[in-house]
Amino acid sequence: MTIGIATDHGGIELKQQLQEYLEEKGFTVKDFGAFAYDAADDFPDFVVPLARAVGEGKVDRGVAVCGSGVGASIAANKIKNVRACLINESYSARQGVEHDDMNMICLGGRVIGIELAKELLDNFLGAEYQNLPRQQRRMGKVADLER
Ligand SMILES: O=C(CO)[C@H](O)[C@H](O)[C@H](O)COP(=O)(O)O
Repeated sequence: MTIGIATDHGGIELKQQLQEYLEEKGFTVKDFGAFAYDAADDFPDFVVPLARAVGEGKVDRGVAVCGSGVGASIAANKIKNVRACLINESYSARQGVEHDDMNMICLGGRVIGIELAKELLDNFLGAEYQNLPRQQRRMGKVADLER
């Protein structure tokens, strides 16, 4: 599985740690930046290219970090085929994939620590969309909004 990862300056340290964690676990990680700390950078410049890659199927899932994770999720959800959510606890990290086909997780570099972030990624990446008829119906209604 190929995972895309991106951050602005609000999550540069967390992104670095998560990239190493994912590579240790055997994932291929594509880094969309930021590549160095710059307090004047802007999250859309990194999160949107990642979201486009997710939406176009160029990476399998996305991990976006910013200070709170809020800006990243707002920006990512503007992109077609992206279902991005700000996640701070494990139940939603898993259930968001199983029920809602979430394909991007957004994390707050100023909010959560590395151990919780790893646990959230384990749940997010270990989950599969269940694709049940009722879920297809609901996600079809969501997809209709993009037309
Ligand atoms: O957290 C964010 C929005 O939800 C942003 O991505 C930034 O990380 C944050 O706004 C940056 O704040 P700063 O005061 O400009 O460092």
